Amino acid sequence: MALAKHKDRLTMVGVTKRYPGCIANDSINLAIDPGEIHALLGENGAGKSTLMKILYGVTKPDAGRIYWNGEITKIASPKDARALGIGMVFQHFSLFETLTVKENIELALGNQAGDSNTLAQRIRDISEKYGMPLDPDRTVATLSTGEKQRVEIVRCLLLDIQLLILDEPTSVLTPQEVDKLFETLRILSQEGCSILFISHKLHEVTSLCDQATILRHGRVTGDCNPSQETPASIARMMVGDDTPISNETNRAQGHSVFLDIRDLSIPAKKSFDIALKSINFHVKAGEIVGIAGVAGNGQEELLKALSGEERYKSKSIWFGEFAVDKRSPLHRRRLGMSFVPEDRLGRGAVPDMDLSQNALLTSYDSGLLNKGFIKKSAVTKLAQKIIQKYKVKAESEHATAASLSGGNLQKFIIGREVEQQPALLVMAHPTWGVDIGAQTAIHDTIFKLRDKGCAVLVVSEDLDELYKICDRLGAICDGEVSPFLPTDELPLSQLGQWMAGDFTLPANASELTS
Ligand SMILES: Nc1ncnc2c1ncn2[C@@H]1O[C@H](COP(=O)(O)OP(=O)(O)OP(=O)(O)O)[C@@H](O)[C@H]1O
Repeated sequence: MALAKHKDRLTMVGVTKRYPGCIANDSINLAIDPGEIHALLGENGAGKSTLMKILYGVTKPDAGRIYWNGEITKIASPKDARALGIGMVFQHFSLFETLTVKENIELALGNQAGDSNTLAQRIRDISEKYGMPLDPDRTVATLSTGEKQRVEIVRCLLLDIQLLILDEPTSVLTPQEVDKLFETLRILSQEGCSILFISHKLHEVTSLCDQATILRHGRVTGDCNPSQETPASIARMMVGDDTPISNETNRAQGHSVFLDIRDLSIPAKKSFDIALKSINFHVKAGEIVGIAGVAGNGQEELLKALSGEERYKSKSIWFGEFAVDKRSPLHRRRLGMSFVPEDRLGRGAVPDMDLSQNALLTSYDSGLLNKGFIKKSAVTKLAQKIIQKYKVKAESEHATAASLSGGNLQKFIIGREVEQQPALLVMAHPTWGVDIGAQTAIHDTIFKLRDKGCAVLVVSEDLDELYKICDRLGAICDGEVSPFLPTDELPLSQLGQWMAGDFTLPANASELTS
């Protein structure tokens, strides 16, 4: 093992964590100076989250030492970590939607939140100081995704923070929100706070970070100064030479309409829901259509209506010649729909079930049952096939969904849905948290499916991805959907206007919209 270079803020030496069947962290050395913005990079399952959880006291290492400000330290719990000045913003926010910003922060920090009477004012002061204003009395459910993330960050900043860990912080933000976040991170860094940043978006790493450590198969395989690298050169360090990291984008026109949404209007059920207003669009067999939008503008309601999670009496959702508004998810699947929801742990997969059982959940109708009895060997075969074909890093089909890294679970869910050879594939945020090599593989899979005649609808906030894979693009804002244009005819500025609710069309658009 190479000797660990000590740095003033944090030095981790020989940190090791084993899980049954895998070494998630294998003698890892990592060092950070005060004010350093340090990226932790690596393909899915490389061990990034495990290392961060060790540092934040969520996971106990099997071996290794941690030096904090020069002193050897044990971090047994998040409370210990916070007391040292370590804060962490997780990929999935842990906020109670019906409570206010202040109540959430108080709950999370307990007596570390300090005097309750002055907390609201301190939240206002801190959030304004760092350029991300927050109203402490607002209910979390009324906040945008970017604002929810601010709550998590402000919660960390209320403590005397010296290291902020961010696990894929930008995957749920709009480009404007990303810029704002980076401004805040730069201010923090100038004040001496170190930042540890996990991201699969390599252009962000090259523009923001001073240093990067690259993990592969649980080990440190390299480090670099990202500002002197390109996204492609960093990607190569991450995935090695044998994995393709980009694919040819080829556009298609589609044949006959498969998914047809005709004047879909759904009133808001609860006070924080978004009403869908007179939505019209279609997806043809053999094309990929994308819907861009800032989270919380009706995407969830639209996806629930499409998947059958919510059902209605109207006749607005057509699969071919069938109106399916009141049909169950099973009925819709029988008509050829597959579905990849945004929330992979919960909606996409059951955390405590193993991968075979999770494969069975949506595929049981495709030959996995015999007179109501489960054909166990067929289920095992399917799960093994998905693991192999989609390069899911899992010990076996017996691993629970919760034990997979985020990106690997996403690959598994996509594989499960694609293997059903759907006529219509509806996907929310298909490559959220997926590394660059796996993104390329998933995009190829989607292109192949489209070229075989599948109608694909992608609802996402990731504009880079939408521009890369979609044949036509539109946007959703406040429950209304814009017109759609061929992707190559739609400037980003126009899409940005649509995302903000201004649905005007370019002058030459009339011949482009069908
Ligand atoms: N609780 C657990 N039980 C069993 N195995 C686990 C557990 N947590 C993580 N692992 C395994 O450890 C390895 C590293 O996972 P980790 O989540 O640290 O990867 P990652 O680099 O953060 O990946 P991603 O980019 O997909 O989030 C993976 O093979 C994962 O399956």
